[in-house]
Amino acid sequence: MDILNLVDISVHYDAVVALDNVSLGVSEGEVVAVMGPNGAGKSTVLKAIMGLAPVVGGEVYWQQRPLEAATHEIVKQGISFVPQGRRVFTHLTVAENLEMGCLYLNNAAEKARRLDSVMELFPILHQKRDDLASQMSGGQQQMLALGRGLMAAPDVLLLDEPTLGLAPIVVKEVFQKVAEISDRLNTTILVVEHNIKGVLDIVDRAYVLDKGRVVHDGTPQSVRDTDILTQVFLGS
Ligand SMILES: Nc1ncnc2c1ncn2[C@@H]1O[C@H](COP(=O)(O)OP(=O)(O)OP(=O)(O)O)[C@@H](O)[C@H]1O
Repeated sequence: MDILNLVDISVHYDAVVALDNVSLGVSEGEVVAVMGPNGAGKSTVLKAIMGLAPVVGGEVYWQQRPLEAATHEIVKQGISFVPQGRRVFTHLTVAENLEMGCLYLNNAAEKARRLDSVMELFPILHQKRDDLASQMSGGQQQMLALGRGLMAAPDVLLLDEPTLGLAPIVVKEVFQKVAEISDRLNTTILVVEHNIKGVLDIVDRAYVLDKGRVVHDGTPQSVRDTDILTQVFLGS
């Protein structure tokens, strides 16, 4: 059963129709990709879930109930968002950045437990826990952004372009880490990615968006077997 659903979601930025009646669903434990060319509406899907986009129609359902809370409440309810561009706090240490992921939590013991478990998953964050985030490489900052997202102990992790701007070897490490999060924590993951080959290797299912509409939904093999990506990327 789906734990997160978008039903006929439309998002308009003034005259720009970013999403046009988009429906998609994610089941518990699944890793699902959202792919498509620039401007297709991929990031807007994640923003619509988080209450960060001007939704003009449709409904987002979380665990079968309409999700109409403010963004910080959505995080508390179990959906965590790792935005494009990492957005780490460069003037804070690694540990301080991680703590920003569960600022709302008033339980020091639980905070410490989460910090330990994230650092176990990301040894580099443990190693650099007292370093400023500004001293980290792009790949390490991406690991920090993922770790910060996990500090909310989410049921669902929304990832916006986690490999953007990273060197090929680091891209591989990020995909491996995303797969590891799914395997070890059983976190449900919805990931927007431009790296088609890499992401298709780690997901259970993929949606292809074009001009604000879903044009394909299926297994990675179903995407590879059609020419849908050629069509949308070449605009044919
Ligand atoms: N804040 C905004 N104001 C106005 N238009 C916006 C805004 N955010 C997105 N758009 C427009 O909405 C459409 C969808 O944008 P979105 O960022 O969701 O696409 P995307 O598929 O994630 O693209 P990219 O791969 O370039 O990140 C685009 O036409 C974009 O220009």
